[in-house]
Amino acid sequence: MTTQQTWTASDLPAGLRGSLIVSCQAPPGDPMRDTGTLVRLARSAAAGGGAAIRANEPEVVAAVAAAVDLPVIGLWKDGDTGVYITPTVRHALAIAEAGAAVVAADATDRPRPDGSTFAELVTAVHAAGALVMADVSTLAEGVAAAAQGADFVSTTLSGYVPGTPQQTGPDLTLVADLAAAIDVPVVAEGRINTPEDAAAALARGAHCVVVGTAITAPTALTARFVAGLTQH
Ligand SMILES: CC(=O)N[C@H](C=O)[C@@H](O)[C@H](O)[C@H](O)COP(=O)(O)O
Repeated sequence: MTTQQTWTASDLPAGLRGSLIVSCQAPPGDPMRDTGTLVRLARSAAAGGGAAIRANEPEVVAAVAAAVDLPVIGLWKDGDTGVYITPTVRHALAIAEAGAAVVAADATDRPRPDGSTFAELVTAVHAAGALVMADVSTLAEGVAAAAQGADFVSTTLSGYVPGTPQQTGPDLTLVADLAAAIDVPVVAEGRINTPEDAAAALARGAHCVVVGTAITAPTALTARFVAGLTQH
């Protein structure tokens, strides 16, 4: 099913204010890692009131964009260490070409494998007609990403880069610090485990929230329950 888009890139940031973005991803080897399955997850997220879908890899981005009348925040994970979320300009342009309204990319201060700067990635994605979500791990990275033209700054990588706080819940301190420091919409993402976590993120200044595991990852959720039982 192909649907007609009811949003445009220019009105997207305002349209996402206060909303829930559902990340529909599955790690390598997971039974859910199947394009049709991920599209069904995205349709469920839409039916439940999600305002946008975050999705990984060109094939899935294209399939979700065709099936669901919500903007897609696309990324392309390549590897799982260092800079792996949309690491190069080539990855970013492929995700824009696949139909993402927003391209999410690593905006940490680590060197990118193609030697590009984050600013160059932003310029290329904007020229392709999409917006950019900067996935950061610190306040300084978020401030730099905003200055380099990011349309959203997300706390995605806090807790996943050495030296950043390791916690079981979201990094609400980073959310609040970013919201106070930049005019670009701040996205709370990473370990938002409950509706209360999501509401707390908005209260701390987040423009919108991304939830993945707590909604779309039955393997990880099952493992959490199993681990809980062993503590009995
Ligand atoms: C660190 C990293 O690679 N994060 C990825 C980014 O797309 C995804 O694996 C996360 O599921 C996503 O950020 C949502 O977070 P959570 O699943 O905790 O709600």
